[in-house]
Amino acid sequence: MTTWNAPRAPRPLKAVVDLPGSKSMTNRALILAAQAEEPSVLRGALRSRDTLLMAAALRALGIGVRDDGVDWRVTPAPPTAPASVDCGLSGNVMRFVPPLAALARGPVSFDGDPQARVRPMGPLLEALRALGVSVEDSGRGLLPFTLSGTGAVEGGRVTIDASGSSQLVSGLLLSAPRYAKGIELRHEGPPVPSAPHLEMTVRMLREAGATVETEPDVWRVAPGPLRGGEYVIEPDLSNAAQFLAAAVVAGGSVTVRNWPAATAQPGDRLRELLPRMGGEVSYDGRDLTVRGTGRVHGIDADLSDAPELAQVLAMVAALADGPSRFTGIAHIRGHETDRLAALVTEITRLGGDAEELPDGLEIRPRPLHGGVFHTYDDHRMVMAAATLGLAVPGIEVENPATVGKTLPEFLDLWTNMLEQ
Ligand SMILES: O=C(O)C1=C[C@@H](OP(=O)(O)O)[C@@H](O)[C@H](O)C1
Ligand SMILES: C=C(OP(=O)(O)O)C(=O)O
Repeated sequence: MTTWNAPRAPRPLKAVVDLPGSKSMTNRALILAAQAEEPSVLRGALRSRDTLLMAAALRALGIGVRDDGVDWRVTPAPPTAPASVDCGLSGNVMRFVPPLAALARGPVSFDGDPQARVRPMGPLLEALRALGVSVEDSGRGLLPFTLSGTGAVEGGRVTIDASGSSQLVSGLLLSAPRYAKGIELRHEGPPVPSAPHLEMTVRMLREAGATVETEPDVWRVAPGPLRGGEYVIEPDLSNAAQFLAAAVVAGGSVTVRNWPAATAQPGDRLRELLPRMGGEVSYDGRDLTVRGTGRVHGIDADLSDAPELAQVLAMVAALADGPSRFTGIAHIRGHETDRLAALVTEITRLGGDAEELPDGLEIRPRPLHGGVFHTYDDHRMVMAAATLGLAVPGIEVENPATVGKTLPEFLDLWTNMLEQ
């Protein structure tokens, strides 16, 4: 087993960090560009396992995606079959590609990592069936499955329960402009998580020329052409979490460069959450800085809008001067791993006190000791472990390379942050 000894913060930090592009924006740009009337260029695209898998999926469907060393260039084409798609462990790939592949004539098969085979897919497969696409699966609504399209999708009205993942909605909306009737998608069930990611989907569709109307739990996308052109990808603000949290935990300051002034990325909530935990946030219109003293406060926070932040914030909370509760995140049991169980197990293993709630986590800080921190093939468990390791000596992070799902440069960026 490969492990990485998470470094302690040697002194208060004073670092400036440049982060690679957003996974969620890169993958949406790829899907939209694939269906456009003319070629597109993606500036600042993220190169990581999840976006490389998305690019490979599009190529498998006959769409051109080329990395020219600086930008990614997409040559759109109607998707072709037969094809097979490796989803890896990417929620984006498994939920965004099937609605596009349904437009091909012939079979397209989907599979992924063993852990991907338990991530919720059922409502999306049911929706595709309701829209006239033939889907063969085990009957359990999970990977692996095979779609067989006729070269066109009728589209129309469909109702799903998207409480398991906002991506079930985003995936259907992103290809709906190419369906004969577009889509009128309705959600029925417990709330859909990750509202900012839905907003990102709607905004990017509109920017590509689609007509989208929304009302609570209803999305209408009209059929029509999509524009190609230039996509400028913002830095990944979910991946900013551990760097900005580092200033809170270790004291000093960390600046993330090129923070967008207005964004649909859920990581923007760090600006409100970190001050409640002891940080001080300033924004000069371009760069975002968090300053801290090393003294951390516990909080109660509903993270349903920003579930990707849960793991790093849980580590900050484990170092706080009082308890924390994070709620609204029952569905992260179906992320890369059961994240609530993983967090409780790892915090407990290191001498801490954490408990699962029906929809989240309660953390009661206690002195922690070193040990192996298991990461469950989950990139955000690596980032969380590194955050904890700033303050707790002897944290050995299992399989650090798994961070390559969204941030292959993580270990270098982290070391560099500590050495500045
Ligand atoms: O649309 C997206 O790009 C994402 C939506 C969210 O999924 P969930 O709604 O399943 O949390 C988020 O957690 C995931 O990392 C990316
Ligand atoms: C949940 C995540 O990813 P995805 O659903 O895109 O695999 C994540 O990046 O935290």
